[in-house]
Amino acid sequence: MTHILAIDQGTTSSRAILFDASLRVVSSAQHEFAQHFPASGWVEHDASDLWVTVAGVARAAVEKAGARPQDIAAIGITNQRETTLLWDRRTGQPLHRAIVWQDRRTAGLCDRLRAEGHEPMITARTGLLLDPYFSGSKLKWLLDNIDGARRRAQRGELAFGTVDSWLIWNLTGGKVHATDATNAARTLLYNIAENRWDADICALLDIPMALLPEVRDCADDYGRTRADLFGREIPILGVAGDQQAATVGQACFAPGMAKSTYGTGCFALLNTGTQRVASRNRLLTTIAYRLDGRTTYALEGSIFIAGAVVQWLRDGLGLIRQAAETQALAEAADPAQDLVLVPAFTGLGAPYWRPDCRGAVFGLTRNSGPAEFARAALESVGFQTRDLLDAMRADWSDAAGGVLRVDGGMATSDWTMQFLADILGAPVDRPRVTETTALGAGYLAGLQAGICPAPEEFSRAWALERRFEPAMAPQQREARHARWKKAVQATMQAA
Ligand SMILES: Nc1ncnc2c1ncn2[C@@H]1O[C@H](COP(=O)(O)OP(=O)(O)O)[C@@H](O)[C@H]1O
Ligand SMILES: O=P(O)(O)OC[C@H](O)CO
Repeated sequence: MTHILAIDQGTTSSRAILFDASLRVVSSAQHEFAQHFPASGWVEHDASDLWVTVAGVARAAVEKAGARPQDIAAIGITNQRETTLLWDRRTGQPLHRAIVWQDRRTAGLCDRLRAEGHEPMITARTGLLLDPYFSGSKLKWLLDNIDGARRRAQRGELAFGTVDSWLIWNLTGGKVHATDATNAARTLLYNIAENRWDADICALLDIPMALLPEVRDCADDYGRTRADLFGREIPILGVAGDQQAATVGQACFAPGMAKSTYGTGCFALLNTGTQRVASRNRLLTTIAYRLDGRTTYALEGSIFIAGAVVQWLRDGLGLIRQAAETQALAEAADPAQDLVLVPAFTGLGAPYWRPDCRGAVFGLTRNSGPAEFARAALESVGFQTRDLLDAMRADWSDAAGGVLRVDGGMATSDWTMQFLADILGAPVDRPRVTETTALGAGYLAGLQAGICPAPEEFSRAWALERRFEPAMAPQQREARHARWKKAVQATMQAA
C-alpha cells in the first residue's frame, strides 16, 4: 500500500498521476476530450466523456507503473470547478451535457437577479458574485429547460453535482453522492460562513435541495471504487477543486501565502487563514481547504484568458507553431514599440467582471509584427496578475507584497515569469514539482490514508526550482502598468 492515485479532471483533458508514498511521480496518463460550443458563449462537455476518459487514464497510469491494485492506498480527486451536471439517481444517466464554467448562457438571468437587488445577500453568504461563471444559475437553467426536471428533482429522483461529485458517483457505482467544501463553495448555493447549503438562495433560484450532494472535508472518506475498475475496491480519501488543490500542492498553508496557476486561464489564491475577508475590489472569497472540520479561507482572483492567449497566437493568428516559440519572439521584439493587448476574448474576469467586453490591441504601428504581438500577449498575463495582486493588497493588509508561487503550463515560460516579477515588483517562485494540482489531491488522499505527513512537514518538502527577482526600475513599472490600466478602461468603454 505504497502508492496514491491522483485524478485531475481539467477543462481540456483528464489526467491521472500515480505517486509513491513520498509523493514522487511514478507514472502518468492524459486524455483530451471534445469541447462542444452549441451557441455563441455556450460551452459544454459530454458527461460520459468526463467519466470515460478519467476511468481510462486512471487505469493507464496504474498499468504503466506496473502497480498492483493492492499497492494503491488511496485515490485523490481534483477537478475543473463550477462545471454543472444533473443526472438520474436510478439509472445514473445524465439529463444533459455538462455546462462548463466558461459558459455565459445565464448572463441575462444573473443581470436580472442583480437588478432585483439580490447580489449583496448572495455575496455575503457565498463569497461569490452574480456571474454566470458559478454553478447555481447553470443548474437553474437546466431545471428551467429540461422537461419535467424540476418536478423530478422535487421528488428526489435527480442528483446535481460538480465534476468531483459526478466522478465519485461513477467510481463508487452510484453509492456515494458527495462533494467537498471547496467545490461546494463554487456553486453559489453554499454558505461559506456556516458551512451548509443555503436554503434561501436555493429558494430564490427555485432549486430543490433534494438535488444537493453531502459536503465533506477535503481529506475524508468518499467511499470505495467499484471492485471491477481496478481489480480491488480502492478508497477515495481526498477531494478538492483544482485551484484549491494547487494551493495545497504549493504548500500555501500559512496566511499571507499566495499561488497563481497559469493554464488556459489564471487563478490566484491568497490564504487568509480563518479570516473570511470580504473583498471591496471584486475578488472572490472562497474556501482554500477544510481539514478536520476547520475551514481555511482564501481570496481568489480569476482570469479567464492566460495560456489561451498563446493558443490564440498559434491557432487564431498562426504566428507560432508551438507555445514555447513565444519566448524567442518576445526577446526579439522592438523595445521602442509599446503594444498593449487586452485579451478580453470572453469578457474580463476579476477584478472587472465584464462579460460583455471583447479584446483590443493598442499602440499598433507599421512596424508591429509577430514579435511585438507575442511580447504583448505574454505581458498581458503579467498585467492581469498585477491587477489581481493589487486588489488583494487593497483588500487585506497582511497580503502586502510577498512572494508569489507559480505553476501551470505557462509558468514554464521564463520570459513571462521574469516579466511577472518585474511588473509585480515582487519575487516569483517556481517549484521543482509543477504538477501541483495533482500533487495537492494526492497529498489530501495520503493525509487521510495516514501515509503523508501533517501540513507543516509537507511544507518543508516544497522545493524551489527558480526564483525570478524583479529587475525593472520602479518608475518604468508604474508607467507601464498605468498604460495597461488605460487600455483596459478604453476596452471597457468600447463594449
Ligand atoms: N512555453 C510556454 N510559453 C507560453 N505559454 C505556454 C508555454 N507552455 C504552455 N503554455 C500555455 O499553457 C497552457 C497549458 O497549460 P496547462 O496547465 O496544461 O493548461 P490547462 O490545464 O488549463 O489545459 C496553454 O494555454 C499554453 O498555451
Ligand atoms: O481546468 P482548468 O485548469 O482550466 O481550471 C478551471 C477552473 O477550475 C475553473 O474555475
